[in-house]
Amino acid sequence: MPRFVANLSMLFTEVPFLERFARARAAGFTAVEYLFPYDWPAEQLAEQLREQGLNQVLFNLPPGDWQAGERGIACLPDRVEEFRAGVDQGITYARVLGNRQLNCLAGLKPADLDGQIAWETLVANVQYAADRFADAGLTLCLEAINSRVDMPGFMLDTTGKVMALLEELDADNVRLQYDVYHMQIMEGDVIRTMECLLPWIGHIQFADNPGRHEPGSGEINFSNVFAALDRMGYQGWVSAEYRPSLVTEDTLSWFRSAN
Ligand SMILES: O=C(O)C(=O)[C@H](O)CO
Ligand SMILES: [Mg+2]
Repeated sequence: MPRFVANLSMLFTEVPFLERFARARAAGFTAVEYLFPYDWPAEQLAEQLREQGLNQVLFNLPPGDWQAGERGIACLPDRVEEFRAGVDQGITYARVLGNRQLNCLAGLKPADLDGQIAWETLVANVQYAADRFADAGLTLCLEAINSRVDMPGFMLDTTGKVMALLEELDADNVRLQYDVYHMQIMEGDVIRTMECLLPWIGHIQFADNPGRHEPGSGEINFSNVFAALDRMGYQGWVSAEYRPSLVTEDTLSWFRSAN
């Protein structure tokens, strides 16, 4: 079975953030990820990881003003300086937390921004981050996120767009972050897509659809998806990034049956 990760921004939200590490460990996870580490000193998070014997797998580069609705700034030409500062901040945190991969959110394209300018800005920013990450021994992930339900206007909303971006780069440390939930909405055909794109996939996340809840709550056959990942030889992490419809521990039957 795949190596599973608990996403602490979505799972175990019954308790305050710093208590979620222990809850994840008690439930049997050996690895965690979450949206952003920047509200806490890196050392404080590293201490949680150490105490609980957990691996940090991934977090996102700073996204701009998340509370105000921003979902990344990589496509915004007037925010390049801020993007570059965020790359530094991400590298600094990763050095302390030990993760080898960070996700870069492409951002929402403002209606009045020319599409070509947004694309060129995105490519240049990703190239910059990839170069900095290469020096630090890190991999940059680019997630395709659905623009139909959760993030209208998100720049990278299909695997095809992420692959087109990868083709424009001169870098071998950039990978696709494949989120089964988002791609079920945008594309379907998830097993075959992951099989075709396997060499470019750096990280996988999942939730059932509709609703973005736990496996078994919707239309996706997760035992088949997980078995297919094993069959195709996927070596990376697979993260539970869903909103539990019950207390988190009561939504983990998919995890228990895989262990
Ligand atoms: O929303 C998702 O699926 C993510 O993985 C991002 O980290 C945050 O939007
Ligand atoms: Mg995701």
